[in-house]
Order: sequence, then C-alpha cells, then structure tokens
Amino acid sequence: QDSSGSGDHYSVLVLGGGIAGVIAARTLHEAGVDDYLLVEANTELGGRIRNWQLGDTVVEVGGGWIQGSQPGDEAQNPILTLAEMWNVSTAPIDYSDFSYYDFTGPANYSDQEAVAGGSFDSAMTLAGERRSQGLVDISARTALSLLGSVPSSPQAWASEYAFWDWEFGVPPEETSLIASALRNNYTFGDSTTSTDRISTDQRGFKTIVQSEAASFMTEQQLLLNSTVKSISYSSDNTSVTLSNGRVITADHVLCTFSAGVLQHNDVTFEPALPDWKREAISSLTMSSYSEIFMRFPNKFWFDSTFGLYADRARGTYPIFHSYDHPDLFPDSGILSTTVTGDYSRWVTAISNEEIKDEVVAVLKTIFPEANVTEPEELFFHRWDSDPWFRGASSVWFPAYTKVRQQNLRADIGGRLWFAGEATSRDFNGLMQGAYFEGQDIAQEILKCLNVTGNCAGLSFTDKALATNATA
Ligand SMILES: Cc1cc2nc3c(=O)[nH]c(=O)nc-3n(C[C@H](O)[C@H](O)[C@H](O)COP(=O)(O)OP(=O)(O)OC[C@H]3O[C@@H](n4cnc5c(N)ncnc54)[C@H](O)[C@@H]3O)c2cc1C
Repeated sequence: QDSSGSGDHYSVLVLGGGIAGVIAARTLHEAGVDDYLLVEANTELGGRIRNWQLGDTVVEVGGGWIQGSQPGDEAQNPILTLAEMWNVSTAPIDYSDFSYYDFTGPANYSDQEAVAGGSFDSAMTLAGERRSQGLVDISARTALSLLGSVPSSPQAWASEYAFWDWEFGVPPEETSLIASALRNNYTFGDSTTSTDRISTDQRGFKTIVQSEAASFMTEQQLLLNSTVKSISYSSDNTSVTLSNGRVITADHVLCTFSAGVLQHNDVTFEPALPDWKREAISSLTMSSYSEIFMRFPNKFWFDSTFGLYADRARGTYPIFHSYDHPDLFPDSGILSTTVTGDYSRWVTAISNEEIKDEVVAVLKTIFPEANVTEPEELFFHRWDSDPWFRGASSVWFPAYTKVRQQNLRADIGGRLWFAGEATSRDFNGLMQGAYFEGQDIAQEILKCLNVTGNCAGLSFTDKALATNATA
C-alpha cells in the first residue's frame, strides 16, 4: 500500500497494537480477510504489556499477571494458552504468602486480613443476589457497609486495600459492585484450583503478542510509529487521519484505544460520537496504578512473597512484592511497591528521587533493625500521563447498567467498531478481556464484510438512562 501520504484504502483498519488489535487482526486473517492494516503509535506491538530491565533482570511494568489461569477441566485463560504456545515462562503467585507491618514495624494482623477476605467474598455473593433481582448497582463501599464491614484502623484499612484497591486500582467507593463481581466471578469461577501466574520471561511478556503477530501478519499489514489524530465515519465509509497528515480510508474501522484515550479526546471523531456512546465511555474510570520497582545492592527484607504495610494514611505504599525470591529472580535485589488511586497520582507527579526518599523512610520504619540502603535504580511507568494509555485499566463507576455496557461495545452505523479490555463485560480491565473482545468484534465485522452470517451490528440503546437493569 502507498505510505507516501497520498491516501489508500483497506477493508478494515485496526487501530491499536495491543492484545485486542492483534487478536482482531488474527481473526480477520483466519477468515481469509488479509486486506487490513493495523496502525500503532508505538514502535512495537504489545500496548499495555511492557517490560523494563533493572540490572540484569527484566520485569513487567504493565500487564504481566495471568489472572485466573483456570487449569484442569475449566476453559483455560487464552493468555495462558498464548504463553504456553510461545514458551513464555511464568511462575505461580502465592497470595497467602504475606508478611505484615504497620507504622511501628513488624505487626501480625493476619486475622484482620482474613476478615477482609470474608467481607470481599460476601460482597461478591451480594452482587449476585442483587443482579438476579434486577436491583440498581451500588458501590463496593455501600455493599461492605450493608454487610457490616466498617474498617476503622490502619491495619483494617490495609487488609481491605489488599482485596479491593490492589485488584481494581480504585477504592471501594469508586468500584461498581456489579461489574467487580462479574469480573471476579468469571475470572475465578467456582474453582478452588485456579491460580494466578506471573511472567518471568526475560524476553518480556509482550512476546505473547509479538510472536503471535509475527505468525500471521506481514510487514505490509502493520504500520508502527503512527499516531491516529482523527476518525471520520458515515454510513458509507470511514477514514482515519494520522498525525503526519496521511489519510487512510476503509470499509470498517476498529478502534481498540483505551477508555482513557477516548475520554481525553486525544483522538477526534467526525461527527462527534453520539451521546449514548459518550455516556458509556464516561461511566468508566481509568485506574491509576503504579508498581514502583527498585533494585537494592542487598536484600534486607522479608522472605515471603509479599509484605502488607499499614500506614496511618490509607494507601501509602501498602503492598511490597519481593522479586528477590526463589520463585522469581533470586539475588536480583529487586523489591516493588504498589500504590493506586490518589497516591498513585501523587507519585506520578513527583520525581523519582522524591519517591526514593519516601519509600526508604517507610522501609526504615518497617525494618528498624535492618541496614536499609538507597535503591540503586527505581523505575515505574507513568501510565496516567502516557498519551497512548491515560491510566492503567478501566473500572466501572458504581453506575453499571447492562445498557451502558452494551453501548460501550456497540458499533456506530455498522462501520465504526470498538474493542479492548474496557468493552468486555466479563473480564473488563484484564488481558483476557482484550483478547476475547478483539476476537468477538472482528467476528461481527466479518459478518458485515459478507464473509460470515448477517450484518446486524451490535445493539445500542439511545436512551441509556431509561433503565437501571444490571442483568
Ligand atoms: C500497571 C498495569 C498492570 C496490569 N496488570 C494486569 C494483570 O496483572 N493482569 C491482566 O490481565 N491485566 C493487567 N493489566 C491490564 C492489561 O494490560 C490490559 O487490559 C490489556 O493489555 C489491554 O489491551 P488492549 O488491547 O485492550 O489495549 P492497549 O494495550 O492499551 O492497546 C491499545 C493500543 O493503542 C495504541 N494507541 C493509543 N492511542 C493511539 C493513537 N492515537 N494512535 C495509534 N495508536 C494508539 C496504544 O499505544 C496501544 O498499543 C495491567 C495494566 C497495567 C497498566
């Protein structure tokens, strides 16, 4: 195809080279549609799957945990299938392997963590009951309160944090009960055998996306380093304008940009997106989620996998993860700490040197006997300020309805389509959500290319506010 800037035409333009975009392209290819072009702003495929090297060790700074691997008889998580296909090494994660600390140093409050876990399970059950009765969505905080769970000490807050904020990236006040239960229940099912796994592959977990793409995509079907500025659509045609002025037309455009990118108006639509679509996009938030990696000259911390820290201020460096662990990277000297929500926005705004000072002060508090040194390296990806992502992953506000969810993934006029982790009802925020949506929406496009079935498009409801139904 012509890349000189004079314009060209494809059957399908796939916008974005994360999991959703690559799996959509594969789905088109498998149906014999090779007249597509995948456009990606970055210089490589992978999207929110990214790695960084500290010392000699490659760590995952974005999606890298396979949540709900579903071994045994259950349908396996397709992300695990991809990892196995491309010999990407992973290790199990043991969530029961915690050490406990508070602002006085080591402190054992595992009983409080067990209580928080019980409250989480009860909230998931309550969500199922409310959904089957068609009741309106409520926040996870409201649900916890209804269940009598009212944490009122730093140790109880940290315990609650481990089940909610660490998983969803936002506090229970901002988490939809219904949507979080859908995600939790579909990810983990009834399984007691399902485990999470973490990538340990030194090529980076992005290998699952890049190797998969290399197995079917040609150089002519991929346009890297190219930013989409605007998308025009009508019932007859679509066209996309890149930041270098190149205009590409297509029968169909599939947009897989994050909800954060769509919310920030980084890409303009001509005409503007209809109100029902804008309301759906605005009913999600992009979580602020920062895992801060540090490499120390020597290991001075716990031998367990995780450390939970209860500061007086909820959410202040609450989770520590030891990568210098026999299952991960022994002798690497790597320890991470995860912050979310407002504290993540704070660390995104300050310098790495300031973060170092804060974290070292906390580490000195929790290891009063140890020789706590400065980290030799500190890195985290500032997802919130990255214009290609604008946050970590999508979370529904406590205003989830079936109609808003359907409107989020509905096409516009049978020409402009949307897919990605955010459009997934059952796995929103997760890599498998992006995978299934890329596959499913590409199949809808195939119907409209007259390759398979009838072109009906995906239904939407113009008056989204008319119904509260969550089922
Ligand atoms: C810190 C962090 C931790 C996470 N942890 C996990 C985890 O443990 N388990 C899990 O399952 N998931 C996790 N996730 C979520 C997971 O990474 C995502 O759900 C998934 O990778 C999203 O894939 P996607 O294809 O929907 O979107 P993306 O990967 O965002 O793909 C969209 C692509 O569009 C490109 N793009 C954006 N704007 C433009 C433009 N204007 N022009 C051209 N291209 C553009 C982007 O560069 C990107 O490559 C995590 C995410 C983060 C950030």
